[in-house]
Amino acid sequence: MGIKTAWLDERNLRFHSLSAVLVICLAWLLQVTEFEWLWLLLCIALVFISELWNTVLENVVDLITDCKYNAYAKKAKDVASGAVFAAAIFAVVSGAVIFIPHIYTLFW
Ligand SMILES: Nc1ncnc2c1ncn2[C@@H]1O[C@H](COP(=O)(O)OP(=O)(O)OP(=O)(O)O)[C@@H](O)[C@H]1O
Repeated sequence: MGIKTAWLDERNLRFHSLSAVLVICLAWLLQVTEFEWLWLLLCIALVFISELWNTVLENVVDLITDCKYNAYAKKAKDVASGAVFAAAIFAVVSGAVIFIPHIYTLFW
């Protein structure tokens, strides 16, 4: 299956999957609301899907260029990894907005 292939080949995908597991554990421990669960799951899906599309693009570019230097290949790969980065930043900010108030009420 494609997801298994990407999981085995892509270190970043494994890192994001581990982060997703940690986020789910933290959400469960802090007993976030139903709406917050949906938002967190949306963020996880967004990062995961953008990482899969990044992998698709990397492989297609390598196929076309035969791994030889090409300025368009560089641009395409850089923009695709920029999309993953943007999704990850969105997820981190969303996580902070959701988790910080829960952690605050836990200690104060
Ligand atoms: N054919 C190419 N021509 C020019 N530059 C390239 C080419 N292939 C890769 N690059 C440059 O090298 C960088 C790393 O490319 P690579 O294919 O190794 O991705 P990666 O490090 O596996 O990315 P990720 O960590 O997201 O999986 C790209 O972002 C791009 O700037």
